[in-house]
Amino acid sequence: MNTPLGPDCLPVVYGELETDTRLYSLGLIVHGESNGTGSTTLRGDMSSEIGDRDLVEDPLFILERGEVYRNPTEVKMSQIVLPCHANHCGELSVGQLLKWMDSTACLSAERHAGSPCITASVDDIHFEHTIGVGQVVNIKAKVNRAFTSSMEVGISVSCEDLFSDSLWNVCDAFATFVARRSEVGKVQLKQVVPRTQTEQMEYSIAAERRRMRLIHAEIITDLLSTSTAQLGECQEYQNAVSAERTRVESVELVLPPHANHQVSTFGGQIMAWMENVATISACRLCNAHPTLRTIDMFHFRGPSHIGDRLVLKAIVNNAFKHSMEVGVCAEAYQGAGELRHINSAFMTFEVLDKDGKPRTLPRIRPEHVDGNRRYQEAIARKKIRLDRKYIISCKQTEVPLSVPWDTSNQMYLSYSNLSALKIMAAQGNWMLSSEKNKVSLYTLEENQMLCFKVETTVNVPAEQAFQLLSDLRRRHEWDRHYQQCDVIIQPDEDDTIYQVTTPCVSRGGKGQDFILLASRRKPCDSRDPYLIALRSVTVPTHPASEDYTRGEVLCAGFSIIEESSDVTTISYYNQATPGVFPYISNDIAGLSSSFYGTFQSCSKYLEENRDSLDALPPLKPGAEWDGPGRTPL
Ligand SMILES: CCCCCCCCCCCC(=O)SCCNC(=O)CCNC(=O)[C@H](O)C(C)(C)COP(=O)(O)OP(=O)(O)OC[C@H]1O[C@@H](n2cnc3c(N)ncnc32)[C@H](O)[C@@H]1OP(=O)(O)O
Repeated sequence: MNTPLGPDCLPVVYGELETDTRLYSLGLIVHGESNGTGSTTLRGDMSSEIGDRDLVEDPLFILERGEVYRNPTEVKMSQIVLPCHANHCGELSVGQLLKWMDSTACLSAERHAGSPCITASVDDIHFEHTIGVGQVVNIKAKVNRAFTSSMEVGISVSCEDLFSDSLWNVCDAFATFVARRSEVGKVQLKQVVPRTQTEQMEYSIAAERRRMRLIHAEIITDLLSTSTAQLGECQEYQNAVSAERTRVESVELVLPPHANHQVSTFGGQIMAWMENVATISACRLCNAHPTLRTIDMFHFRGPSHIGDRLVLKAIVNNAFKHSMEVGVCAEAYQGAGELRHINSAFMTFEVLDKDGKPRTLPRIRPEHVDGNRRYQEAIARKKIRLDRKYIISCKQTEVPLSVPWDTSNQMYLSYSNLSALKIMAAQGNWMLSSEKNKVSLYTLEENQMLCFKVETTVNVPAEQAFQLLSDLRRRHEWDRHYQQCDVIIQPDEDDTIYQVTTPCVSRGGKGQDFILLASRRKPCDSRDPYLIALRSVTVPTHPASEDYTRGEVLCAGFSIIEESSDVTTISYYNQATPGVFPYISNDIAGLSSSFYGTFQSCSKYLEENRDSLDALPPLKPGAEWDGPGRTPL
């Protein structure tokens, strides 16, 4: 038997060969035991994907008329940083940068909407570099997707040093704008039609990001209530600085120069004022110049206008070894009127030494009950930020195969699971490898990755196919590799964690087991497919055991597209690791016969069950596996 060595010197065999580790047809590309590190994956790495965007930009797209394609909503702004834009250290103030970003993004939104637009929110921003006086800031914004009255605008900021001819990425952001017209109120937007591979990808993932931002506040509140309940007393540190010493309150009168072209207070100006008080607060803790690293989502809760007084308040909630969290809030009032909550945000600062390394910060001493609450919540938010960064923002090559699942990273894992599948599906260079009995097998080789797509059409309504395929407990009915499949955790109706065991195929060998997160999504609108994404995770209740070899799935899943009320296209995607690539490409013919067989049983299963969902009890959100020997549900 031919058993080549795959990545990390694990044996890899493919196709129909008898082996201890297998490349499954329709299901799991698997190679040996989990080591938890080091594989290059597609999955959910938004920051590196966007950071690399210039490197993997679509080849110049030539229109039929011979012109080079340019996104019709794209707006660019370039500014030389002058001393009047900078702080006393000669660095561009983040407040000024936020104003430029908001203006550029708004103009892009209005180009699409053809009507005035207002900023509803700006997602979390991570600033990678500071920008100095004399350098050039380049901002590019384009509408990724329009929903009903709101649209997501992608903003990328780079810095250019004209004297050394160098260019680097500063940050990427996503802002949501709402189109309004004074006579009619909300405007129904026309749809964005993606024309290039990058646009298709952004369009597709924009629906996932929207889902996250709309439930963001609720999820964070839930997480804070569970995580702060588990935290202990505030720790006493020597030389700790009283939180009250960092409290800042400042008022601004909104004058015509602070208004936008719709006569409400310019959103960028509000963010700049918020950044200003947050910086003063951070300075009071460290008595040094703080550098802003991250801003958690800005949400513009309601408008303010010329003549409003804006009260801006900031305080250091907690200081960790190298970073501090500042809470900042903007409220508006008119004359003797009530305060209206306009915006709040959390900003994270560092203090850099002369070599650019973060300095150790003084600790904070919270005061009063409210101070303790803010102190504890800052600890919980720090954990959430780290989880988020780990899953969503770290470089592709740094993402381990099996990420530990827990309630604090549930939302990000689900997002990254679906996004990885969407990124794979949006690739434009799938090659048709073979076709048999209406089942097509495609392959994609890119950046040392090999991916498969198997596609067919079935006479089953899309929703029914989605329901049938998303319950992995029934997969054994059409996939012989799924020997047993139990639900371990069902956190909500879209996410389920399963333990899947597969039969042993070599004499005396072990079977394999997988801990899989299955995330499902119904279409956001009629142009989206139904999706079921699969990836490996780890859960403490199910460590690898001696009975099975633990296998892992990088990225796999189904995209289900409704062609008509009764006809559905089913595509199955699966991503192989780089090490498997040379072996598979040599044996693509043997491999494909296995794909066809399983996919044909899948079609038969769907058509036989097109009128019923039968058999298994429905999955119950919130169900949790509660120990060995018990039934998972
Ligand atoms: C000095 C130089 C000048 C230079 C000047 C340069 C010009 C730059 C101008 C920049 C623009 C600004 O300054 S604007 C000023 C700052 N922004 C504001 O003042 C906005 C204040 N906020 C609001 O008015 C409101 O909260 C809205 C309109 C944003 C949302 O109101 P609402 O009551 O929630 O409305 P609702 O119908 O539920 O939702 C409308 C749509 O918004 C979406 N939506 C609602 N909340 C969110 C959210 N947190 N994140 C994302 N999207 C959201 C919904 O999904 C829905 O989309 P769908 O399902 O319909 O698709």
